[in-house]
Amino acid sequence: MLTALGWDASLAAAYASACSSLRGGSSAPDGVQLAPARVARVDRGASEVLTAQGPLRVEHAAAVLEAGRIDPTTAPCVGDWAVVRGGEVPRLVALLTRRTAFVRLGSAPGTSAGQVLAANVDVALVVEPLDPQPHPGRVERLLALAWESGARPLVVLTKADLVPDAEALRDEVAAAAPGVDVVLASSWTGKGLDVVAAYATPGTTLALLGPSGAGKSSLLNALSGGDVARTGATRADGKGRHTTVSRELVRLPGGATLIDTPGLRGIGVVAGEQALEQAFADVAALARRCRFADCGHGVEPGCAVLEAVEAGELPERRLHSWRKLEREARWVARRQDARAQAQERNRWKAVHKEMRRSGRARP
Ligand SMILES: Nc1nc2c(ncn2[C@@H]2O[C@H](COP(=O)(O)OP(=O)(O)OP(=O)(O)O)[C@@H](O)[C@H]2O)c(=O)[nH]1
Ligand SMILES: [Zn+2]
Repeated sequence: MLTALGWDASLAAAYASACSSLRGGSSAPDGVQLAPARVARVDRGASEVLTAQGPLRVEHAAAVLEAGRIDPTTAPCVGDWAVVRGGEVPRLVALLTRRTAFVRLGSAPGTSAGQVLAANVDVALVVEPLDPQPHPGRVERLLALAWESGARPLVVLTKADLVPDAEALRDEVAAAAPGVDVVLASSWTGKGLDVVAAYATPGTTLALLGPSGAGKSSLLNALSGGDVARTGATRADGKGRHTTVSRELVRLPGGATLIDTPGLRGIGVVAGEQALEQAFADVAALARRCRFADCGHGVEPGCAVLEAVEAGELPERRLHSWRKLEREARWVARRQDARAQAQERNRWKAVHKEMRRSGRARP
């Protein structure tokens, strides 16, 4: 059961070391039962997790809550692997290090450090509808986010049954997705679902990204054979009642796991420079051939990027899209710098205050 959720030897090792440090502390003395679990859904201060024994509702331990208050990115999120402690009220006592993460940054300067929307995603399904028409710019943005998270992207063009020129549209989108498979799919006819299923190997975690109406729910249903187990866990308060919750992490029949969480659906995360290098690998390769290393691809002579646009090899739209995302990335980097500096200042303020305090206290 845990293996189907993606459990493997390296997670087992991380789990073992987390357990020994918990036992070293007071969180779980010998004899108290600890178990690994995967977070399927988070409610304020509690989670529904999947354990080897099945679903379980757990409260977040005080230390987990406190860490989340100081740094929201450490708060449990769907997809996390966790250590849970048994007992009358089962608790989530620690998280294992994330392999990948979709992080939403604080939306305004001075706000908190952000929030993790989904963790440990291996494959990001960028879902874009062919009807009314696909937007390459939107696909580019989501691809950048996927690369940023550490997951491998796959573009799924849905509603292929509705358009006569699906192949041509696919080529257009593929030009915006270097190094990424772009598959024509229909949840109605089943077209392309085999390609998606080939990515959904046992133990793999997939996630759905894409705008409202793109066909994400339909795709999820088609992949799961319309048989998504969304029944909830037995309540931890002992009432034994089955609550029906909409679980955001579901198991697919082939042995993969799929994350579909509202936060990811309408994602407004900004990608960093490195992710943009991947999402715009073709533009980056051209830019390396410009005559000047610091070419702004505007008015400089010998600009390989502009030459490619003029030759019709690079869509101008794609150059604009790249510029826009680059500007955003720089803006975020500056803001993070400012935030880091502010934190450093606060840290020193605290140190000085402490020095003054202990100075006064001295006889
Ligand atoms: N013809 C056709 N219609 C589809 C297909 N997939 C989805 N639809 C329709 O497109 C509409 C939106 O599909 P959903 O699966 O609800 O889209 P979603 O991405 O989950 O949308 P949100 O829940 O708003 O994020 C629905 O009316 C579906 O019936 C498809 O492959 N072919
Ligand atoms: Zn240039």
